[in-house]
Amino acid sequence: MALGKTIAFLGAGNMAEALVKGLLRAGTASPEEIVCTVRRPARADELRKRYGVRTLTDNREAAALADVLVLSVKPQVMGRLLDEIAPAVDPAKLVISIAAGVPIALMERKLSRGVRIVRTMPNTPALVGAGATALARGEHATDADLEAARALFAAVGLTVVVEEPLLDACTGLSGSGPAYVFLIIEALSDAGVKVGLPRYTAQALAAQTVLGSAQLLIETGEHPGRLKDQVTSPGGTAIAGLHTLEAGGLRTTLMDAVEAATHRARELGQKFLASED
Ligand SMILES: NC(=O)C1=CN([C@@H]2O[C@H](COP(=O)(O)OP(=O)(O)OC[C@H]3O[C@@H](n4cnc5c(N)ncnc54)[C@H](O)[C@@H]3O)[C@@H](O)[C@H]2O)C=CC1
Ligand SMILES: O=C(O)[C@@H]1CCC=N1
Repeated sequence: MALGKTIAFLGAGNMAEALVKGLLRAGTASPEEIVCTVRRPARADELRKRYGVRTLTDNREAAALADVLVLSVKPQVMGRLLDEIAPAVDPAKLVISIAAGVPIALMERKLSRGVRIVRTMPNTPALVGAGATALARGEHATDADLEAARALFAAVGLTVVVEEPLLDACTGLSGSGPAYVFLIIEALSDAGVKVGLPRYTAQALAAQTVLGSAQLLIETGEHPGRLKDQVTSPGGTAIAGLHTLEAGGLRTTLMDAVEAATHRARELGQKFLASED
C-alpha cells in the first residue's frame, strides 16, 4: 500500500468493508496489509473469503500489530473499544476514526498521551471508488498524518479537510447522503413503474440520470440552477415536474433531513460523553 504499513479496521462492519474493498480495488493496500476485527466467526470467514484479509477477534492484538488503526465500530461501542485498545496504542501509531459524532478530545482522553488522531466521515460509495470523505486532525496529528489519512481515503474517492466542528455537518450531508439518494432513486423507479415502465428499465434510467447529472455538474463546474434551466423549456415537461416538486417542498425537506442527521450526529457524541461520566 502507498503508506507501506499495516492497517487494522477495528469493528469490520458495512463502512469498514466498503473501505477495505475500495482500497484493495484501487491497489492501495494488499490483503496481507489489512487486518479486520470481528465479533462473530461467520463474519471472519466472510471477510477472509471475500478479500483474503487477516481477521482477529481481539482488538488489542490487532491494535498492537498495526501501524494505522481505523476505529470502525458504532459510536455507542466506541468507549468500550478505546478502553480495550488503550494499552496497545502509543504515539507511534496513527489512529483514524470513522465514527459519527465522537469528538477527538474524548478519544484523546481515553488513549495514551500525545496520541495522533485523524477523525473522518467517509461514505459507502467508497466501495466503488466514488466515496466522499471529510477529514479533521486532532491536536497531536501532524501534517504528514493528515496527508497519510487523506491518501488512504483519496484511493476510494473525493477528500476534503475541514475543522472538526464541521464534521457533524458532513455526517448529515455526505456521510448519510447515500441513504437519501438511494431513497430518491427508488422513488424515481417506482414513479417510472407508475407511468408504465418495466421495473428494471425504470431503475436503470433513474440511477443513470442521478449519476449523469452529478457527473455533468462536476465536470462542467456549472451552477446547478443553470444546468436545471437547460433542461427546462418554456411551457415544457420539466417545469411541470419541477412545479410539483416545489409544491411538495422538496428543497425544505432535503434541508430538514440534513439538519436532522447533523443534530443526530451531535447527539451520538453527547451520548458517548454521558456514558463516560
Ligand atoms: N454505514 C455508513 O454509511 C457509515 C458509517 N460510518 C460510521 O462507521 C461506523 C460503523 O458503522 P457501520 O459500518 O454502518 O456499522 P456496522 O454495525 O455495520 O459495523 C460495526 C461492526 O463492528 C462490530 N463490532 C461491534 N462491537 C465490536 C467490538 N467490541 N469489537 C470488534 N467489532 C465490534 C460489529 O459486529 C459490526 O460488524 C459507525 O461509527 C458509523 O458512524 C461513517 C460513515 C458512513
Ligand atoms: O447512520 C449512521 O449512523 C451512519 C453514520 C453516517 C452514515 N451512516
